[in-house]
This record gives sequence, structure tokens and C-alpha cells, in this order.
Amino acid sequence: MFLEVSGLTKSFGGITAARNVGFSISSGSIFALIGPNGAGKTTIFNLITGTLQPDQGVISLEGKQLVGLKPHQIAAAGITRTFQNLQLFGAMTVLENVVTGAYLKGRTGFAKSIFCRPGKSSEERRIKNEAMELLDEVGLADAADLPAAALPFGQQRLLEIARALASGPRLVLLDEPAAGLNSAETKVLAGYLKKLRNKGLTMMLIEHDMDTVMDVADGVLVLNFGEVIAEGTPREIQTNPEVIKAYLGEVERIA
Ligand SMILES: Nc1ncnc2c1ncn2[C@@H]1O[C@H](COP(=O)(O)OP(=O)(O)OP(=O)(O)O)[C@@H](O)[C@H]1O
Repeated sequence: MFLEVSGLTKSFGGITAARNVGFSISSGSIFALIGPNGAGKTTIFNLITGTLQPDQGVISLEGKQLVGLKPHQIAAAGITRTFQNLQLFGAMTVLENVVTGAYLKGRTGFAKSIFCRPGKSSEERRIKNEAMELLDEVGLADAADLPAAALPFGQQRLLEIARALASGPRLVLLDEPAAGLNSAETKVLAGYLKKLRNKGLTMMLIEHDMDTVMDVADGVLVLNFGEVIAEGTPREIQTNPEVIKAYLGEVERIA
């Protein structure tokens, strides 16, 4: 298995945000984490990326144990993420934002990526070309020289994903990528995620928008109060009585 998680447990004082959580993800698939507010989804992302250390449990990426590694070591192992609240550099251009992502894997330092404009050395040219290719794939090549803050929200989300891809990750964690998007933007996003999967990228997403989950996910894990209550294909999850019970009051969202 590509990513294997087992026995993952994390408590904050009296609250157990994750209890004995286990799942595995195959390479080149899209795996969704869903569950009501406070179910523990973000905690799982924070444990995988090393922002939090688990009390117990194992996380391995192609057999490499990740628990105990620092966030930058986990990033170097090929795991990157996007945030629900966009973390773009608004005053920098669209292209420069993607270039900062690329420098996470390059030999040149991150600080240099911020202070130097791309395009001088051959490595910088290569990074710039790759960044332009990523922008082209999300339809943002023409906006490359605009400040990121000038883009409509839906395009900013695509830009954030393009920036995450610039570090050449093997696993991308997407935190509510459809939040705040209108239905046309959501369709563009879903198409982009499926295109990335077809190229072999593995993705995990936290997503409240069930249409998007149904559309793109190969597997779904449902959490409630820190525990796994169901796992299966989107269709299986949709009709699972435990899941419907957990979402009581929100049933219309998954119907
Ligand atoms: N750093 C922290 N300190 C204390 N409690 C925390 C911390 N992080 C999360 N929690 C608690 O752990 C539980 C799970 O939170 P988490 O953010 O993982 O849920 P979630 O499923 O991502 O929720 P949402 O959909 O609202 O983002 C919640 O009760 C939350 O209050």
C-alpha cells in the first residue's frame, strides 16, 4: 500500500480527536475524509504532515515510517498540503507563487525564491518553465504576471493546488478544496483533480461538499468523534445507516 495508517490516536486534554484510526490508500487514488464538524479530520491531516505527533499509531509512506519525523522531513518525503484558508502570497505574481512551491524541492533556498525574481540561472529557468506548465494545466498561464490577490477565489484555489504540485509531491492533502467555490468552479476543480489522478498522483481530501466527494473519490473514510464509523466507496458510504445517523440534521447534504 502507498500510505498506511494504523492505530492512530491523539488526545487534547479530555478530548480524543483521533481514536485508533486506521486506513490505507493505494497509489494514484483519491481518498476522502468526511465527517461532521469536530470529527477529527484536520487532526488526521496534521498528524500525517507532522504538525502534530500522535500519542500512538503508525503512519507509513511506501513502508517509510513517518511518525517522529519533523514537518520538513515529511515534506521532503513527498507529502504536501493545501489549507482551507488560502495561504497564497497575495502581492506576489501568480507565477512567483508557484515558483515558491518549486523551491521547496530545489537546491536554491526558499528565502531566495522570495527575494529573487525567477529566470537567471539554468535551474531558475527550469523551475520557471515547470511552473508555467503547471499554470497552463489549470488555465492560469495568461494570468502568470498578475498579483495572486487579483484572481477570483476559485482560481486562487487552483493556484494553491498548482503551487503544492510544484514541489513534485507524491501525496497531496487537500483541505476542503471546494469550500467557497460556485458550482462551475467546483466542476473545474473536480476535473482537475481527476486529471491529476490519471497522471498517477495520490490525493487525500477533507471535503464537506458531497457532490465533489461522490464525483472524485475512490474511497471514503467517515469519522465521528475521532473514530472511524465507516469506510467504503462513495456509493457504499452514501447508504450506510451509521453515516446517515452521524449526519442526522445534515442528511440532506448526503442524500
Ligand atoms: N490543538 C488543539 N487543542 C485542543 N483541541 C483540539 C485541537 N485541535 C483539535 N482539537 C479538538 O479535536 C476535535 C477534532 O478537531 P478537528 O479540527 O480535527 O475536527 P474536524 O473534523 O477537522 O472539524 P471541522 O470540520 O470543523 O474542521 C475537536 O473537538 C477540536 O476541538
